[in-house]
Amino acid sequence: MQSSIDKDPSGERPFSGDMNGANAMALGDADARFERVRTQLRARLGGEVYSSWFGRMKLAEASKGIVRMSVPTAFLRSWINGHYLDHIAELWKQEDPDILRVEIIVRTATRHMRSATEVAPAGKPITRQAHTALASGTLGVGKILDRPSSPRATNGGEEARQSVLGSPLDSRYTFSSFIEGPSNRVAFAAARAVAESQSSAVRFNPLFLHATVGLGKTHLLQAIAAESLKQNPKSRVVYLTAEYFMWRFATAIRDNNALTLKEQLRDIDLLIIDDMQFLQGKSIQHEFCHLINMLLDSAKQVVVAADRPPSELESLEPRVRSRLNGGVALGMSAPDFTMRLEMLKLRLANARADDASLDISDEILTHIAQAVTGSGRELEGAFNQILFRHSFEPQITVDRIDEILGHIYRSGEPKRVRIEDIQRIVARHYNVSKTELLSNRRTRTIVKPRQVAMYLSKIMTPRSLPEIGRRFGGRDHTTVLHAVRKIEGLSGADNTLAQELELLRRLINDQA
Ligand SMILES: Nc1ncnc2c1ncn2[C@@H]1O[C@H](COP(=O)(O)OP(=O)(O)OP(=O)(O)O)[C@@H](O)[C@H]1O
Repeated sequence: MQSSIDKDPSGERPFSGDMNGANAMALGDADARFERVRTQLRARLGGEVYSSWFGRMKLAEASKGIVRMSVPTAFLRSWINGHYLDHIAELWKQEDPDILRVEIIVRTATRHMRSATEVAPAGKPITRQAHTALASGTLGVGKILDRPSSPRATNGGEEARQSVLGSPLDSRYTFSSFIEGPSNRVAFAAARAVAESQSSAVRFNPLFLHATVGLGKTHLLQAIAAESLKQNPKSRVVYLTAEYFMWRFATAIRDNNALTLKEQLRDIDLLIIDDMQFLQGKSIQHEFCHLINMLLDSAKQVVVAADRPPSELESLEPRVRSRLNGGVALGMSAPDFTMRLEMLKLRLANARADDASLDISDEILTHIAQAVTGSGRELEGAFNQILFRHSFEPQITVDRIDEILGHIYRSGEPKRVRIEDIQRIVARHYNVSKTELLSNRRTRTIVKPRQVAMYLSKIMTPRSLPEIGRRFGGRDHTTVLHAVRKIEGLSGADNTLAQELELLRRLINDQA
């Protein structure tokens, strides 16, 4: 069968970069694998679903552990990312365990994207053009897969090969899409330095970043992971939330697998832990302390983020705190007006990459940047609301903006509902433990509270689906989406559930 890449009308080169490099898949190989992946997808999903979503999918690139498939529209990309990326990643991983990342890209944008990244010298700030293209998500939502990079990991056999140590990265979170300014300049510089000098001298170790909510900690941590992998695709980078770390250990201990997990973690080059404030439990903290001691002793980089500096993390054991204090702790604060305006401009440029007709004036952006003075997340929320309104009110005025965003202005520091409070209150209401809520158990008594908690997290907090998934034991965003839809559907037909949800909302709001 002739390869779809040979027929690609976009004229993309089918394979990028070093076709002769050790990591490049041979042309015929990749082609045959892509065909097998497609055949299996069709078998799993049925011919009708397959042809609706995948009929026009083509293999665009397969090299350096990355597989990129292209589709003709942004909508198709986002639908596939939201619903099928896990399936596709799993099938590719079966074909080749060395694959690190599977991405869906939009065909027309690809050439621009690739040239933009290729011209950027390693380690230098990249062009504005690349900035926009990267942040617009033209790379698609990627799926980072565990890679058996060392003999130790593969010696563990099939199970070690298949395990996924880290949480998936959000491809929008890069250094180039991060707006730097007085409130985060030092943290940003340290993050870049760590990502770029990972293999050589380790200067900031551990690097500890702290800031209150929505100020870009996760963004920066994931940018470190992405940049390190870009600079050295062979390096073994693991990004985890503290809760996911706890869950992995708890599960491994339960399944008598703790040794294997420790062996796998020992092999990594860069460990990144987000939301450190949620690391709980004496034995887990003991394991964590042991792990970072070992990594630091072997000059491996550790990066940690939390909502406060190490000395204020009272739930942590003194020795963990002291180990975290032993490196560099850097805070970030709220963005100033110039940074806020730049963030909005970048978001508009990204949105315009999908819809070139989008036209929101500088006057409106300036007005939002003056009025919404909180975190990057609030700004993102405000921008998304304006974007949504703009689709049916193209001539939107500044007065109208005030009406739409009034609740954000009025609330000043908006009442903040935390996912942890939702989990706690829902767990208590249904008489299950929080650990059970985050576990993999699938009994009805646990699944319902878990889905309710995910649903409430989506409607009561500004968190994205991947963020919610991370806080629910490292689940994928499609699982969260499924839970949200399920509870939405059920509550429409089941009055008791609707009342239960209303009660929980009130309880949670009272505690916020
Ligand atoms: N300096 C920045 N430049 C660009 N985007 C930013 C910046 N700061 C925050 N954002 C954006 O704001 C949103 C929230 O940021 P992020 O999730 O990284 O915050 P956080 O500090 O991890 O919050 P939390 O503690 O609540 O998890 C993201 O969409 C992020 O891209």
